[in-house]
Formats: sequence, C-alpha cells, structure tokens
Amino acid sequence: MNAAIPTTHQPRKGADQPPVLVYENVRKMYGDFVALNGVSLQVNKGEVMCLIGPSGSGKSTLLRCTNALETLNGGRVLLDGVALPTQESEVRKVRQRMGMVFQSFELFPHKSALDNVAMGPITVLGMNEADARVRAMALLEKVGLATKAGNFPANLSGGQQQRVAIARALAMEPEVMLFDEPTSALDPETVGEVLDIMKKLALEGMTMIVVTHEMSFAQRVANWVVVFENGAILEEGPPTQIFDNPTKTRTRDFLGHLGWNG
Ligand SMILES: Nc1ncnc2c1ncn2[C@@H]1O[C@H](COP(=O)(O)OP(=O)(O)OP(=O)(O)O)[C@@H](O)[C@H]1O
Repeated sequence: MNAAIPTTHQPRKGADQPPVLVYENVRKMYGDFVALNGVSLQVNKGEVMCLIGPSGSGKSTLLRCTNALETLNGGRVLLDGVALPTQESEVRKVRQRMGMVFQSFELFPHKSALDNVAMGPITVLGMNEADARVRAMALLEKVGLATKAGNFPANLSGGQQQRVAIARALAMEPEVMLFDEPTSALDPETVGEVLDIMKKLALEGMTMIVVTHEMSFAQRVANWVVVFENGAILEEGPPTQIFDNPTKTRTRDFLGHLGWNG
C-alpha cells in the first residue's frame, strides 16, 4: 500500500500564469563553433532566473539571443507566446520590452546621469522632455542617485554608473530585465550596492534573467537557477537544489571549483 508521501516541494514561481519567455531548442553557431546546442527553457512572470556555469558555456549568448542581438541558427524564442521577429523594425519594438544591463555600463559619456536615463523615453517612446526628466529623476531616486543627477559618467564610481544603467533600462518600463554579469567589472566595494538594487527589483516582482558569477546572489535571490555547460543546460532547479543538493556531479564540481561551500 502506498501511503501519501508528504512533499515540501514548492511550486515554481509564476507557474500559474503563461511564461514570459520560452526558449525552444535554441541553437547558435559562430562559424563551426556551437555556442548553444539546443537549449529549451522557460521564464515565468516575476521570476528571477540566474544563469551560472563555466566561462564560455553560452550564458551570455543565450541572453543576447533573448533580445535578438544574435540571429538563431535553430529553434526559437517566444516572448509572451510570440516568436521573436527577424525584421529589424519589429526587432526594435521587441527590444523596447526588455531592459538590458551590460557588464560595461555603456552610458553616454557626454550626457549627465539624468539625461542618460531620460534619453530612451524621449527618443524612443516619444515622451516630452519634461515628463521624461520627471520619470528619470524618480528612477535615479530609486537607485539612490538623486544627488548625482547632474554628474557625467566619468564623475561617478563604477557602481554608481551601473545603477544609472539600471535606471536607464527601467525608464523604458520593460517587461523583463536582462543582466549580463552586471557586477563583473566593479570594484569589490561597489558590488553590493548594485546587487542591492537588483534585489529590490526582484522583491517588486520584476521578471529578471541574470548571468552571474555571484553565487551568493544566485542562492539568495534567484527563484530558479540554470547551470550551463558547453552550450547546453546541465541542470536547472530552485537554488536549494542547485546549491545544496545538485543532481549532477558536474554541477557539484563546478561549484566546488569556485570554492562554494554554501
Ligand atoms: N561573436 C562571437 N564570435 C565567435 N565566438 C563567440 C562569439 N561570442 C561568443 N563566442 C564564443 O561562444 C562561447 C560562449 O560564449 P558566451 O559569452 O556565451 O559564454 P559565457 O558562458 O557567457 O562565458 P563568460 O562567463 O566567460 O562570460 C565562447 O566559447 C565564446 O568564445
């Protein structure tokens, strides 16, 4: 006789709603090199998904395929159930729905922090300048930089520049935020201030995909962790699985190699 087995398994966040992003057998090649070899994955609404894995395993490539910075060699990516377009004018519209934050900030050097944030709403969304500046100021406040609104990027620390970059992405009111190793280029003392902003966004329910080498962030903030290896998914699951009880020896080896001890 089978007695009912009690389970502590938590349902995956957002599983009761249609997924925001679906990757179906995504394949990406650079010449003969296979960077992504049939990746299938889904991202639910309000989820913080962290992509981890060795250098060169395809994490950033998947992020770049997400907002059509790369052309796929196979498979497809669906945003809200619709496959990403290939036509440039349509691609631009889709990109507006995703905020991207890069390792290297990529702020406009000759514009103030405020203008960096206001620019997208003015030039892309057609918002009038006064309203865009109000929106930008509110976002600079949100990332703790209201007093630095007039500073140019050269007069901001790396952590502050990255917070401006996050505010700039948020100014487009994206459905999903994509972070590509947002703290990798920062001095250790400024990493925390950027991670804190990301945690705040996560708590507000923003859907986020984060390529990261910050394992403690992935463990504490992610709802779902995906481990990449050689352009494929080695293992995916909630952080408790990946960090405490991985199903694959190679996940354990990867984390052990980083000195991860929980
Ligand atoms: N434009 C490109 N041309 C040729 N090869 C590329 C290109 N972009 C990426 N690659 C290769 O594809 C593989 C996957 O790169 P990707 O940047 O996605 O890895 P990653 O897992 O994000 O690594 P890291 O953690 O070091 O950033 C790597 O071997 C890389 O050298």
